[in-house]
Amino acid sequence: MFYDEAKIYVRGGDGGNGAVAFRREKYVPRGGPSGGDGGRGGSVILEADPGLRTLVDFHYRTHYRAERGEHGQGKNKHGRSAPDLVLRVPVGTVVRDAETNKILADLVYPGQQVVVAAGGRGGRGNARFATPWNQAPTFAEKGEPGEERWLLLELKLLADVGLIGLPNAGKSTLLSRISAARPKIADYPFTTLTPNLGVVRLDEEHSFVVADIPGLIEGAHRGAGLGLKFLRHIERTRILVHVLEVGLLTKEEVLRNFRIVNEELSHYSPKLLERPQVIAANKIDLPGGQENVEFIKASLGSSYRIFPISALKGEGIEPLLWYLTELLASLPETGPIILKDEYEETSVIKPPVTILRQGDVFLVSGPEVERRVAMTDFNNEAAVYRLQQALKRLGVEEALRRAGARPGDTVRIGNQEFEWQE
Ligand SMILES: Nc1nc2c(ncn2[C@@H]2O[C@H](COP(=O)(O)OP(=O)(O)OP(=O)(O)O)[C@@H](O)[C@H]2O)c(=O)[nH]1
Ligand SMILES: [Mg+2]
Repeated sequence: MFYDEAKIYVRGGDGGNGAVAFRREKYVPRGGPSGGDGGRGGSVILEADPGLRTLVDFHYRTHYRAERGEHGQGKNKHGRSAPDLVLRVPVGTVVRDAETNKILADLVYPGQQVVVAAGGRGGRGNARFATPWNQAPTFAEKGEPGEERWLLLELKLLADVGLIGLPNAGKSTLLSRISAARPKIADYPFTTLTPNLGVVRLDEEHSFVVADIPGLIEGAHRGAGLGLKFLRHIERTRILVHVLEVGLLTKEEVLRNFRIVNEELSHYSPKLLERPQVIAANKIDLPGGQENVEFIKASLGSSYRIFPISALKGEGIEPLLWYLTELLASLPETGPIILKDEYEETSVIKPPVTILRQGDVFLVSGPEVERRVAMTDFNNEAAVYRLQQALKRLGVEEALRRAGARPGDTVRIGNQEFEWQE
């Protein structure tokens, strides 16, 4: 099942208590204080895992607690700190505090982590409180409690281009025509119920990722049809392709349909309206198609690029794809749009610079890499392909450097970690 939301409770482990104890030795009747410190509680950490596709696991289990630290003991024995509890989430998961709704982290890099509930510090034992004035303190600190909070997890897929349009417009047909994806296609509305991703490969150098989502209808912002929630999966895309049916419809209907979809987009987020939007006028093979194309060119052509296509017959597709490639390359920023507002409450841990070996190919990822090269999402064919190209071009050392690594950094190759020395 595809689940793209979850609400979970996380709690860090409490710190262990410090101990109150005194040395007992044979000929020393009153030894000094010897209570050890308590251990630190485990933290709950979320980690982006490229092997995961949905948040389904968090529907079966909603409560996660890290273990507590051990208490300190006599003879200055410190309690053991508890291990962290690492929960894996899909790449593209936005983490919010459920109470404040603030974004704590947007986990877009494989291996990226965020501490969502820190474990409590261990309490100090009485040995730490001895002073010349009080050589036998009879008190110790209690461990601090672990942090706790409710989190909202929301998966927002990573793609370059998002397909929007009314149900039945031919979005899935287009995706299956331009990529290896095989979404369900049928002659009734709401065939697509969960998003599909496909990789478009134009040639060795050019590829991009397309997201196909369920159709929108008038009133979707009030919950009509499947509502607007699937728009979250095109929030990170840089370009929208509006699949607009032109066959077997009147001019007025075509124009009205175009407006309805944009109206719904604006209800979701006005930002989506600012994205470059390209019109794929679809089903030109059907009666009325060509005439309607001329009509929308006249009425919308000054604001939008319009490509007449037949997704079914495969007509007019190439020019659209090349245009999208050029448009993507011309945009100032590349790669996924990262969502953030407040990061200060939690600590986001950047992934270590990672090189993964797949056969003879090395893949590099890291926070500072040109973003396009940064996504080592193995399920994301396009990202893998880009990395392969970049590595061929740059060589491993240069790629490491671009990934933000410095000599002396810890580097991972496959499962092994080592220090990078020049
Ligand atoms: N004649 C013709 N039919 C098409 C064309 N493109 C799609 N269709 C048909 O239109 C119907 C709907 O296609 P889909 O690709 O499922 O449409 P969709 O936009 O993904 O629909 P939802 O998933 O319901 O939002 C199917 O019967 C397709 O065969 C086209 O270019 N010409
Ligand atoms: Mg569909």
